[in-house]
Amino acid sequence: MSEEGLKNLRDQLDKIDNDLLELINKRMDIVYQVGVVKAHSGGSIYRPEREKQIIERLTKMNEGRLNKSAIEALFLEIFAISRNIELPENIAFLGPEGSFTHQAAETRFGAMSSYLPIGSIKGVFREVNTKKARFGVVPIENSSNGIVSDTINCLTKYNLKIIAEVILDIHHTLATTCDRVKDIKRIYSKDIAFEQCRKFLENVGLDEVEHIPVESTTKAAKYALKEKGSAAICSHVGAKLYNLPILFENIEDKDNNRTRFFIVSDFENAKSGNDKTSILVKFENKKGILVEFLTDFDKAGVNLTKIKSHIIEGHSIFFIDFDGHKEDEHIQKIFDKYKDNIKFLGSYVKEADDI
Ligand SMILES: C=C(O[C@@H]1C=C(C(=O)O)C=C[C@H]1O)C(=O)O
Repeated sequence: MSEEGLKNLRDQLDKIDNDLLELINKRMDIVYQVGVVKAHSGGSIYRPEREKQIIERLTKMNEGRLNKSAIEALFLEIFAISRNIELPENIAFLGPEGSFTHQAAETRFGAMSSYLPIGSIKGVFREVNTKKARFGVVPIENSSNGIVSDTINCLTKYNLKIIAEVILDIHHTLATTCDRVKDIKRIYSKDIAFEQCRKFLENVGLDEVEHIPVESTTKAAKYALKEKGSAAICSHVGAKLYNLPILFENIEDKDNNRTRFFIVSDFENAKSGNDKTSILVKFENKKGILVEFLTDFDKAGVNLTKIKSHIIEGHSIFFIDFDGHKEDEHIQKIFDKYKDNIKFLGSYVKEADDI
């Protein structure tokens, strides 16, 4: 193509960008007005079910080159900026910066929000409970390591609601300043990350070197940068954060290593039409009650997607996910019958059946 042809195409792009900017600013003027209405009514800024509907509508009417993921990526960023224009809100997440939970938070709240890295899951709940942050992001389960007890314990204790789930593919890297594997004498990482990469470590002969568990994979990257002869198993962003060179990517043993995160806040979602509900159930050693309970779900035609038992302060409880919203009639009936046993944790847009 001639120079002139390229210039002509770029001129067309410039014109479109000008129009886009004008349109997006027009959208933000209306978003601002929505913010004013919500400020008067006390309504919540983040409405995941409304965002989901917008993306679904746009995907359906779309006739151009963009696919669903592209539409989603563009609009999730627009929504995040919109919410920031309505009211800038803090998001507390299980830190440190560069953690997988940080990545999960960024997929929902975009690059413009203000993030607070917090050192423990309990700390994240506390920040939201005391209104220092509007949202908290915590891991709930990993496909290799199961449920995260601290999150279940906090969901039991605090009266916050799950307002969204985020499912993230977890990839680990081996990052180090060493040029060769045989120069690596010790590896820093989080205990579960060592487990998730066991086969890889064996295959490259790093199963016998010293493995030092630390609080986070980001800390691991920090230590590995400082100490000669050491490496870190950490996330891509963690390595980047400390400019630590990556020697191997995607070193996890299973290629479907996924983590599910919850976003918690102090409000409840309206129905989206594609919802999941989470509850905790406690039965005081009454014989046969679990079977009766599950039979009632079955009779009501509710599809259970997860049931996990968990021990808390010596008592056995169940963490249960099922399809539907708290306000669905058939679910209301079960909630009424078992109101003394159920703690409602939240109804939210369903991202996947399971991880
Ligand atoms: C503008 C609103 O607030 C937020 C931003 C949205 C948007 O940018 O379209 C949609 C839902 C909310 O998370 C709204 O509730 O309509």
